[in-house]
Amino acid sequence: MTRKVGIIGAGHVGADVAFSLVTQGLCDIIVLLDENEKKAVSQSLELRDMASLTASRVQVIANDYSELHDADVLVIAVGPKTLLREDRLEELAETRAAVREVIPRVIASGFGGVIINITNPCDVITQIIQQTSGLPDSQVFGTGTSLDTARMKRVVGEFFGFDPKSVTGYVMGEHGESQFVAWSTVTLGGRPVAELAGDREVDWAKMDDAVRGGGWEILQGKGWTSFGIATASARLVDAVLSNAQSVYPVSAWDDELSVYIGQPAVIGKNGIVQTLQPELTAYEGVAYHACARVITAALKSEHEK
Ligand SMILES: NC(=O)c1ccc[n+]([C@@H]2O[C@H](COP(=O)([O-])OP(=O)(O)OC[C@H]3O[C@@H](n4cnc5c(N)ncnc54)[C@H](O)[C@@H]3O)[C@@H](O)[C@H]2O)c1
Repeated sequence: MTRKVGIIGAGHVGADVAFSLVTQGLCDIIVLLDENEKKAVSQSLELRDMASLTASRVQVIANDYSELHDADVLVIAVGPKTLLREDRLEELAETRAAVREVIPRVIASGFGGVIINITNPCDVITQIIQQTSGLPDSQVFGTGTSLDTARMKRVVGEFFGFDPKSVTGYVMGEHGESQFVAWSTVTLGGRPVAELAGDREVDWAKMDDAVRGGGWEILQGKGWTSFGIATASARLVDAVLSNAQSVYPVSAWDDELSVYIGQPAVIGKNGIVQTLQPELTAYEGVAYHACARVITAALKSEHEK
């Protein structure tokens, strides 16, 4: 079976998602689209230059919406004119216009696969994409707090001197300023971090800030972030294509709060199989609800436009 992936937005993030898929041979065909025709063609050409060097062959097609009709997965990575903003919510005015322009074209192509949204503000834009597309909410999800969770694993791993892969747990809520590390879910080799810290003085709030501010720190130095989110997105694409039934922290629909929000969810070939709300402490529960309010307020402001 041919595995076909569409990517809209051939900027830093979209191109790096494509690069990650090609180097790992995770699909057979990529359709790369951008309103900047030249950019999409150049990025595709460069990816095609890798064909004799990679283990498996990936065909790359540039800027043809009709090619999306039989794509299994579509990644949304369109962006605003400037990325240098500390609060991702500031992108909303520009990025909602972009997705409202591209999603009807996607649906007109006959696309019926799974949409994975990266574009910020991720939770808000994912909801706008779902509403605009008319696809079931299980078929549309956002990368949500997957990058923040990877950052948390790096920060905790480096602090305790462990490989970040040995850290489990989740950052939850908004992929933005109100996100929080659900410390009650964080373990190292199966042991809760608080227990492992023992008598050691740990500034948990400082670690939380390092996770939340990680993206802004990178943005200030290089102007964009892409390696982490591209790698996380490639894992999610693969989870759909391989019907992995794996758990990832993504922006999924919360039926109770009526909002897309970062939470652990099982991913399979049709998108979200089920969400797995961990048992949060009272403090974390309050933080989760606060995130939902931030996302809802942003959506409300968008409806008022
Ligand atoms: N969710 C996350 O964890 C995460 C992480 C990093 C970046 N991002 C977000 O990803 C998005 C992309 O970032 P980037 O660094 O690649 O930006 P970028 O400026 O490098 O690329 C964005 C691309 O989108 C294209 N585009 C804009 N409007 C379009 C439209 N209507 N149709 C087709 N193409 C369009 C632009 O031409 C540009 O090539 C931003 O919203 C950014 O904040 C999210």
